[in-house]
Amino acid sequence: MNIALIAHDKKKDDLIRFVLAYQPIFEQHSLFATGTTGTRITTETGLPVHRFRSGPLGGDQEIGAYIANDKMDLVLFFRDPLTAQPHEPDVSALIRLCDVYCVPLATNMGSAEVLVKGLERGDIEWRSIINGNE
Ligand SMILES: O=C(CO)COP(=O)(O)O
Repeated sequence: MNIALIAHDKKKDDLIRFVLAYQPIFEQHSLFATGTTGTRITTETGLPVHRFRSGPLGGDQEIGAYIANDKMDLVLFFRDPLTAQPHEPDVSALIRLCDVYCVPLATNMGSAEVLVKGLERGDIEWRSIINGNE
């Protein structure tokens, strides 16, 4: 499965801890991330990550393009709801595309935990039928 990992600045520490906690699961999948998030994941967990541009510089939109082309199977986006983002329209567009294409999306650690456990159990295997991936 192709998994997008994204975190706003104040949530990046949480995302790193989350990826470390579930590293054995993430190791079995292809990881994608916005620029700064991806750099931190690679540096602090050693996992390979395909990095897009930084979120404010178009990274959210690049991930949105993957979603629109059925190339993203799961999105874990640790949003910061208490800080205004200069690229808020991009954030909204990414979330909207997840809804358009029925891509499982978590916007906080609580829901991310449920999705990752579902991923491990095979609950998201139906995505393989859509995109032909294994
Ligand atoms: O801003 C972001 C998502 O909207 C995240 O971008 P970075 O990973 O480059 O900080």
